[in-house]
Amino acid sequence: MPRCRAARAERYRRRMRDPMKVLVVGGGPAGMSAALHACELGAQVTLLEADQVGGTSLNRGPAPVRTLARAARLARDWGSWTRFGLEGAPPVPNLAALQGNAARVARYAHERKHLAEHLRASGIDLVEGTGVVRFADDHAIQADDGHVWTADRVIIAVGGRAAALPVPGGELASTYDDLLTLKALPEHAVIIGGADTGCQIASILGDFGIRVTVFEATPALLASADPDVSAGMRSAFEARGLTIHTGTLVERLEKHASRITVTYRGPNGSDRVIGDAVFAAIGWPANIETLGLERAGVAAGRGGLVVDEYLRTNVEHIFAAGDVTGHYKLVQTARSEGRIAGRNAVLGPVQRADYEIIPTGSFTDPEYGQVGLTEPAAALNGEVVSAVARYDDLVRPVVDGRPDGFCKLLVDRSHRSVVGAHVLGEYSAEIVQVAAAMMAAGMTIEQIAGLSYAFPTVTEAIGMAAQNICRQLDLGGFPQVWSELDVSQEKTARLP
Ligand SMILES: Cc1cc2nc3c(=O)[nH]c(=O)nc-3n(C[C@H](O)[C@H](O)[C@H](O)COP(=O)(O)OP(=O)(O)OC[C@H]3O[C@@H](n4cnc5c(N)ncnc54)[C@H](O)[C@@H]3O)c2cc1C
Ligand SMILES: NC(=O)c1ccc[n+]([C@@H]2O[C@H](COP(=O)([O-])OP(=O)(O)OC[C@H]3O[C@@H](n4cnc5c(N)ncnc54)[C@H](O)[C@@H]3O)[C@@H](O)[C@H]2O)c1
Repeated sequence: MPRCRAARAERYRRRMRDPMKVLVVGGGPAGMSAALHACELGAQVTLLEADQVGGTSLNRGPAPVRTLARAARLARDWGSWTRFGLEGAPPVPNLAALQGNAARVARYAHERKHLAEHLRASGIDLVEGTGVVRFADDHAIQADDGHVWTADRVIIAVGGRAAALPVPGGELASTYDDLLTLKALPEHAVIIGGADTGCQIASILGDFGIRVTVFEATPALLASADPDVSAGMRSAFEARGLTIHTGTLVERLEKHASRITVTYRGPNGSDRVIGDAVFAAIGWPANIETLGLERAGVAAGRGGLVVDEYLRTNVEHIFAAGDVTGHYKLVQTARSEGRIAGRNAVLGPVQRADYEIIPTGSFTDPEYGQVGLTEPAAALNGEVVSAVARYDDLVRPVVDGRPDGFCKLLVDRSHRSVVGAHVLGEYSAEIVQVAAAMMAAGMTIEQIAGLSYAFPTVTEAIGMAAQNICRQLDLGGFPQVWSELDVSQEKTARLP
């Protein structure tokens, strides 16, 4: 056996004889992934979860909220029935049934996938319902009932929570979580914060026919998205009758009988609106205040726990993964950080966290998705060529009755590789996932342009945008599409 393989085998045997003890705190996607990987590498792993494994992702956030969003879309689709030659009364939302279905999906991972049993069968000592645990010292974690667990390595994966609204009356605001327990649908909902969560709540309530007003502090909705997606989302929301105030800060909330008065200051000064429910979606701070970090000497910054590229905190045997690091607050990054932290905790610093290709997608109406850089960010790195394929140039979105949307590709001129893809419209997350695979494979734009795309699909938009870029780069052989030929006077002004 070659010498390094023999040494590896010996290290493995040693780990098996005297396994390293690893404590993982938090059982969301980051903690579960960290625990499974550390266990796979031979560590003796204990996973402590305050409540129930699954975390925000399965129990409260994406899974149940997207289920509500799906119901909202079904209600929305009624609006296009007549175009398809269908007749019937509009669907009436039954709030209790909607919430019951969202709860069913939240339970699915537990009842059908047997999440806890799976972790235990993998060899993990899973302790659920610990309540909020904290450091006793840098090798020990304790619960309120006095129980103490010790370990050689600790991985913190406690996630985050919806930020409280820091204005007078802020406690009157609900959060995304309250959608699942509302007693009645409001007539007028006010949403504070116009990023991913705020737009998701606004979109669901808007699709149920509720009057919606959104306040966002920065000049744009979805401020971190590509500017074309931000602008397109605003136009689409406004076209559906939602009222959007950007560059506007909410200053106070006051309760008057069953309604809430919202005082805000925007570009035109101060004003007020009255809502029946107010939802705050103004950020997602890490759950670190109650961790007793000072007893372990672990440093935190504004965004969460401070970690190096190996996901180590300033205390070498304490790692962190997922939302608690404040890097990207997404399930996919939580999972990959968990895997890397689990690996590095057991093997030492062998793998760096890598954030180069992270596809993300929303479930708003319209959906949006992104991978790689936005156009302004890409332009800082070199010369970029961009092209937009409009959904109404494709057959599938027209067949589906959802022809508003676009796919924008950004390509580095010198390497001819994709540096970003941005989609607004149906199936956007699925499309950016394909673009992400192309980026990971290092495909050139002419290879992407020359691929066969199943017909009729929305993913054909990638090929269409790629062909446009090839024409701009004089790579030849790709004819123009009808909207580029400009034979029609009819323009859809909303799209870039
Ligand atoms: C409404 C909404 C929609 C979202 N939609 C998407 C989406 O579509 N796609 C996407 O990628 N991401 C989405 N996210 C983000 C995603 O949910 C998070 O990024 C992801 O859950 C982070 O995983 P995590 O393991 O770091 O934390 P979490 O999933 O929050 O898990 C942390 C766990 O730690 C436990 N815990 C906390 N403190 C302690 C303690 N002191 N002791 C013991 N246990 C503790 C908690 O009970 C929890 O189970 C959404 C979030 C929200 C709110
Ligand atoms: N992929 C998805 O579908 C999805 C969905 C929900 C959340 N998430 C993730 O969860 C994390 C949290 O998202 P989020 O949207 O809850 O928070 P966020 O921090 O991303 O955005 C908060 C928004 O609220 C605005 N804001 C803050 N204070 C305000 C005030 N007083 N008045 C008006 N506006 C104010 C901010 O300018 C910002 O745009 C994000 O990282 C996001 O990626 C993802």
